[in-house]
Amino acid sequence: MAKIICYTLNPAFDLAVTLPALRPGTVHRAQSSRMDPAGKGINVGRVLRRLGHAVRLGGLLGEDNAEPFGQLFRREQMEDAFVTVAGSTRINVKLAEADGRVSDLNGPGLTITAADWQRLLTAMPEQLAGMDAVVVSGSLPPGVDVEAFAQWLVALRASGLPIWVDTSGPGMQAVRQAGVHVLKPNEEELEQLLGRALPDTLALREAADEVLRLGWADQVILSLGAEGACWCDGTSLLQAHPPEVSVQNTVCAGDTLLAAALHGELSGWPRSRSLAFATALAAECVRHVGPGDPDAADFASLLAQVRLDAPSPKVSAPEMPE
Ligand SMILES: O=P(O)(O)OC[C@H]1O[C@](O)(CO)[C@@H](O)[C@@H]1O
Repeated sequence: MAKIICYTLNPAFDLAVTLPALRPGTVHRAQSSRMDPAGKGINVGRVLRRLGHAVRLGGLLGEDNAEPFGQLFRREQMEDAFVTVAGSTRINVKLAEADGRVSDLNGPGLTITAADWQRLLTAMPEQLAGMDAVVVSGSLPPGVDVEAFAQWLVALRASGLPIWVDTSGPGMQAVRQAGVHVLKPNEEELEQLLGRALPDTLALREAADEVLRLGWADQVILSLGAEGACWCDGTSLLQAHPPEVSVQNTVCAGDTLLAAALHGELSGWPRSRSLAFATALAAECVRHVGPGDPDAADFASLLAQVRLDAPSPKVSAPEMPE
């Protein structure tokens, strides 16, 4: 069992709505709706906890509607190390259609003051004490700029702990400045990081390799949705293809993938085993609302159906113009 701190700077309540089909500009009758405390680092923490690890949750949480988060943390036995800030945590709406498509409406989040940020920085050394790994997941809330986030990533790296990051938008600019150990983008986030379109699998693989070459990450785990995931560590590239499942809700798939891959690394597994395990758990996740469940009755069967490509040697990135 390892000890992991999972940071979420911009948590959210997820309002998951199911409906037959989304028709913009019309009134919909939802088939179901539910609201759960969520946010990327919290979802990652829930999966790690189910996999038997000790989880500490850090970040910035609105004090006005914090209680459902507290209930979740107590129920799932995760340590609450959030810094609370004035106001209410945002609500993100997830509209899931019958064909498996999900439309996300993610709010900006609470505006963080300089004093809030300072409290997070002050709490950090104590929060990192005794940990084996750090996860930083999710978007930056208003008030936390690229510079502040980059400096924070540098400070986290200085702890000597492995830093696993999943972020987007301005957070990606900070990754370029600070560099991280493991970066888990999806296709769109990798495009944001490199500032160009990546139209096919080869372009994505080359881009992942370029991220390593530029020193922005030591490893990249690229989530490719229905195509599975790639793990690129600078010497080889592994790709896993998921089993076919009935897709109900893809919202937590990336968080599940990251958590399961980290579990494999912390368990000392060969990377191919970790990637297959993570791909299977992400496939389990998309069958329902919420993070993947490693105790699902058919999980062993899902895992057996994951297909791994033979490792390909390092992809050579295109020559940069002079
Ligand atoms: O921080 P972001 O990028 O807005 O993402 C937050 C969303 O991501 C999720 O954690 C799923 O990955 C949701 O629970 C949450 O609404």
